[in-house]
Amino acid sequence: MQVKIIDHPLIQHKLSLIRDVKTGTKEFRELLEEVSMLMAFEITRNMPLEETVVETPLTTCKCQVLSGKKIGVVPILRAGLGMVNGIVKLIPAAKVGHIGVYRDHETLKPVEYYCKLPTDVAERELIVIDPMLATGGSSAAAIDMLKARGAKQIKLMCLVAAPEGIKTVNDSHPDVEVYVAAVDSHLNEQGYIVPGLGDAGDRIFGTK
Ligand SMILES: O=P(O)(O)OC[C@H]1O[C@H](OP(=O)(O)OP(=O)(O)O)[C@H](O)[C@@H]1O
Ligand SMILES: O=c1cc[nH]c(=O)[nH]1
Ligand SMILES: [Mg+2]
Repeated sequence: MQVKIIDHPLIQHKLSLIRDVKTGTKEFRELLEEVSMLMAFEITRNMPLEETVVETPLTTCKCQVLSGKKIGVVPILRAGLGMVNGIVKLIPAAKVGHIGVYRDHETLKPVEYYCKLPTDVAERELIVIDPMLATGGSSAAAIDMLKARGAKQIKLMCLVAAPEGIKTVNDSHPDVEVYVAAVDSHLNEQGYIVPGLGDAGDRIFGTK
C-alpha cells in the first residue's frame, strides 16, 4: 500500500474534532479548511526553488523563490470544495479545476457529471482533493478524467482513507502519490469509512 500519512499533531488534533458527531457545519468547514492548508504545506515541501536577488532596506541578498512550477488544484465535487480555500490561500497562483463525480448509493460506483479544467492542464502539477477515499472509485475515475485530458503529474490528497480506497488508486494509477491524514479500519456495508466522519458532503453543506 503506497500512501503518505501526514500525521502532524495539529492535523491529528483537528481531525479528531472533525470526526466528532457533535461538530456542526460551521466548525466542520473551518476545520477542514485549516487541515487542508496544513496538509498542502507538507505536500509542497519539495517544490523547486530558484535563486533571486532581493533588495532589503539595508543591502541586497541572494534569496530563494518558487521556480514557477504551475500548480492546479482539482476538487472532486461536492465535498472536495471544502478543501480548496485552505490550499489556494497557501498557493494563490494555483488554478482550480472542477470534477463532478458522485457515488451511486446502490452500486457504490462513481457517476461522472462535470469537468472544467485549466486549459494548460498537461503542464501543471495537479493536486486532486477529496476528504474521503472510500472504495476509491470516485478518485480513480477523477484521475482517469484528468489523464484523458492530458494531465501527467497528479497527486491525490484526502483527509480520511479506507485501505480499500488506497489499493484501488494504487492499482489503477501507480504513478499517483496518495497523501492522507489517516487510514481508517474498513468500509461498512453501505460503503462508509469506519470510524470515518460520516458523509463529508452533507456535513460541509448541511444536507442529508
Ligand atoms: O471512494 P468512493 O467509494 O468513491 O467514495 C468517496 C466519495 O464519496 C463522497 O462523495 P459523494 O458521492 O457523497 O458525493 P458528494 O460529495 O456530492 O456528497 C466523497 O466525497 C468521495 O467523492
Ligand atoms: O465514509 C464516507 C464514504 C464515502 N463518502 C463519504 O462522504 N463518507
Ligand atoms: Mg456525499
